[in-house]
Amino acid sequence: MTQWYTRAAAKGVVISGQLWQPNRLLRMSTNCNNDNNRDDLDAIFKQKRVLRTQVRKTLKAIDPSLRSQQDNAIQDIILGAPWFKSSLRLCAYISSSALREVDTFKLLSQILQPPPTGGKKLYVPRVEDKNSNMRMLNISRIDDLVANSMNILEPDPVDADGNAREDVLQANEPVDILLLPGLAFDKSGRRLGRGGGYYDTFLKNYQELTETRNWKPPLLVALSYSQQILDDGVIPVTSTDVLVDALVSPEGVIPISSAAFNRMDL
Ligand SMILES: Nc1nc2c(c(=O)[nH]1)N(C=O)[C@@H](CNc1ccc(C(=O)N[C@@H](CCC(=O)O)C(=O)O)cc1)CN2
Ligand SMILES: Nc1ncnc2c1ncn2[C@@H]1O[C@H](COP(=O)(O)OP(=O)(O)OP(=O)(O)O)[C@@H](O)[C@H]1O
Repeated sequence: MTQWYTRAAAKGVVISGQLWQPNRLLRMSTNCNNDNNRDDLDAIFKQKRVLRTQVRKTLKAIDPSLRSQQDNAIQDIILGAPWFKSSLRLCAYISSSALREVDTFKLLSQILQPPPTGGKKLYVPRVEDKNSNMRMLNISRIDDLVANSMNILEPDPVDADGNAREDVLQANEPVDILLLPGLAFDKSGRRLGRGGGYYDTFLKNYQELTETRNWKPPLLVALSYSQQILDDGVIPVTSTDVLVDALVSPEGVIPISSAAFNRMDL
């Protein structure tokens, strides 16, 4: 299978002092390790690194009180949304303030409340190794989390009773929603991650599971400060980058896919 990727939006975009001309198409095989595409891929990964540095700078420059207002606005939008209220099982990230990620603690604490306020089943990331392997494990308390080597809170593989935590890839029921972190997004669903490939790899595996089981795919909802939403064409993508269904920013929900329009009641 072959896919086509535009290198830039309608207007030329200057990244790293180089003009990415509009309407130039980059032909890529879905096999990213194909020798013929190595140079193209290296160029894309370089552009991603440059963009990550720029976005990290932008995030650092946001006034902490304005960031905290955005954190509250984003979480309140989600907490009040029918698609969130009706969800039974979710995957969510444990936000890191050092990484200036949109806060998720208000969401997590509500999800973990007993019913009717909460009562949802929650799975959170645990990095297993440096080869892009991340599992989503079930937790029932915030206290189930411990800081890893990157100073991000994550669950131990076993709970306090010594029982293995349920891995969402082994679960018998599908998750309804995945709340995703990221460095930058656009209104076409492109997402720039932190470069580990953890989410893209996990999302690919979860997509395969939903297809095998004939489950409805979960809504992929990314949480984004206003400053992280970039113009279309600025975020470089490869064939392994998974598009999100919707963004939630302080301005509201931005539905992108038809699944988002159908399921988010907008
Ligand atoms: N809260 C949260 N949990 C997550 C992720 C995430 O992005 N956010 N991940 C998503 O993959 C996985 C962990 N991957 C990570 C990848 C990089 C960094 C990090 O600290 N990056 C630094 C730069 C480090 C460097 O360049 O050497 C940074 O982005 O500033 C953290 C987590 C799983 N858990
Ligand atoms: N489905 C996949 N299977 C194997 N490797 C993958 C997959 N998806 C991405 N990768 C690899 O992970 C590495 C990082 O990819 P990329 O820079 O796109 O990560 P990212 O999208 O920023 O990170 P993340 O997905 O963790 O948010 C690349 O080497 C990429 O080839």
